[in-house]
Amino acid sequence: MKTCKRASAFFRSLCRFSLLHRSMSWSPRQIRCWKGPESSDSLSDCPRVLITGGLGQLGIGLAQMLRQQYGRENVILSDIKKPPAEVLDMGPFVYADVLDYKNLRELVVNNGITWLVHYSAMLSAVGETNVQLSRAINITGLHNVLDLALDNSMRLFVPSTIGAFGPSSPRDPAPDLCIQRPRTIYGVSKVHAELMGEYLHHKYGLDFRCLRYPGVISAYTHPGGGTTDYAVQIFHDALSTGHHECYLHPKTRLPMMHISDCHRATVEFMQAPECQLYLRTYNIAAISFTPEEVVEEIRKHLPHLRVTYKPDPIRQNIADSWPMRFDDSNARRDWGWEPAFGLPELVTDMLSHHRNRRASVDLGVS
Ligand SMILES: NC(=O)c1ccc[n+]([C@@H]2O[C@H](COP(=O)([O-])OP(=O)(O)OC[C@H]3O[C@@H](n4cnc5c(N)ncnc54)[C@H](O)[C@@H]3O)[C@@H](O)[C@H]2O)c1
Ligand SMILES: C[C@@H](O)[C@H](N)C(=O)O
Repeated sequence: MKTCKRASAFFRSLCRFSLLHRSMSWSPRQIRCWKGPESSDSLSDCPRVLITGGLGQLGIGLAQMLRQQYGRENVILSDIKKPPAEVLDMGPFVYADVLDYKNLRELVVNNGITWLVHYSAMLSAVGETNVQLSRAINITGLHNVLDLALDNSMRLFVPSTIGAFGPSSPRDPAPDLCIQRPRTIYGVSKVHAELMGEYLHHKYGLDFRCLRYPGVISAYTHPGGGTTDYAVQIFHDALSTGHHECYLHPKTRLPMMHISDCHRATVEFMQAPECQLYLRTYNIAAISFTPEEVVEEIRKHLPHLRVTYKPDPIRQNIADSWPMRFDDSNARRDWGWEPAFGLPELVTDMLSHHRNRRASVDLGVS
C-alpha cells in the first residue's frame, strides 16, 4: 500500500506538471479534459489489476513491474494453465478462461478490478494452424472483456501488433493510421480489437488503450508461436549448441523490442492521463533488424555461432506482409514514449541473462 501511495503521489504531481507545462498551448480538447487535481485522471486511487492470459511470454514480467508500483496484492495474474511454483510465490494467481464470461465477471466484481490487461491470444503462426480456436480466443474472448470493461467502468488495455498490418499497408515505416488489410486470423482479430475498442470509447466513453507491439524479445519466458520467435530462440541456441536454424530469410526486416521496454511502455501508457491521448491505438517502436544483422551482433560476443537458413513458407509469407519499421512518433509526442534498448544493448543483455541462467543450473556454454 505504501508503494501504491508513493506511486500515485508521483503521478499526480507529474500530471499537474504536464498540464501546467502545456498551458501555453491548450487546445479546446485539452481544456475540456482538465477536471481539477482530484479528477479520475489524477490517478489518486491505486488500481486493482487483472491480467488475462498472464502465463505467456509477456504476462509475468508485466505483473512484476505493476506489483513494484502498486503492491503485490493489487495485481492478479490469470490464465487457463497451471502456474509454476515460483509464479505462485510472486503474487495472486487465479484460473480464468476468457471464453467464460460469468467467471470473468465474478473475478472482476469480487476483486474490485479497475484495470484489465487482456493478454490472452493465439499468436500469428500458431493461429494459422487452428483458425476456429484462434477466432474464439482472439475475437469472442475480446468481446467478453470489452463488455466487462464497459459494464464495470474499467480501464482496458488490449495489445495489438505489427501483425495488424498487411501487404497493402505502407511497410517502411508503417504509420499509426493507414490501410490495414492483414492476411492472418491473428491480424484480422487485432484490427477488430482496435476498431471495437475505439468505437466503444467514442460511443460510450470506454477507457480503451491499445499499443501495437513489435516482436518482443525475452530471456526468461518463451514465445507462444509467433512469426518473430526466431529472435528469441537464436539466443538459446547460440549458448547451447552454437547452431541456429532460422526459419526466415536472412534479409527479412521486422520491428522488434526488448521485453523490459515493452513492459515499461505498457505501464507508462496505462498511467498516462486521458487528456494526453490523442489516439487510442499507438505504434511503439524500438529496433528493426534482419536475421543477418542480429547474427552479426551476436558474433561480436560469440564468433563461432553457426546459422543456417531454411525459410518456412507460412512464417516467411506472414513476415513479408508485415511492416519493416514502425513510425511511433505519435506515442513519443503524446505520452513521452522512448525505448531504452538498441540492438547492441539488447544482444548484450540477452546473452548475459542466458549465461547466468545456464551457470545457475550447471549447464555449460557452447
Ligand atoms: N510476444 C510478442 O512478441 C507480442 C507482440 C505483439 C503483440 N503481442 C500480444 O501480447 C499479448 C501477450 O502475448 P504473449 O506473447 O504473452 O502470448 P503467449 O502466446 O505467450 O500467451 C498467451 C496466453 O494466453 C493464454 N490463453 C489461451 N487461451 C486462453 C483462454 N481461453 N483464456 C485465458 N487465457 C488463454 C495461454 O495459455 C497463454 O498463456 C497477446 O495478446 C499478443 O497478441 C505479443
Ligand atoms: C509480432 C507478434 O504479434 C508476435 N510475436 C507474432 O509473431 O505473432
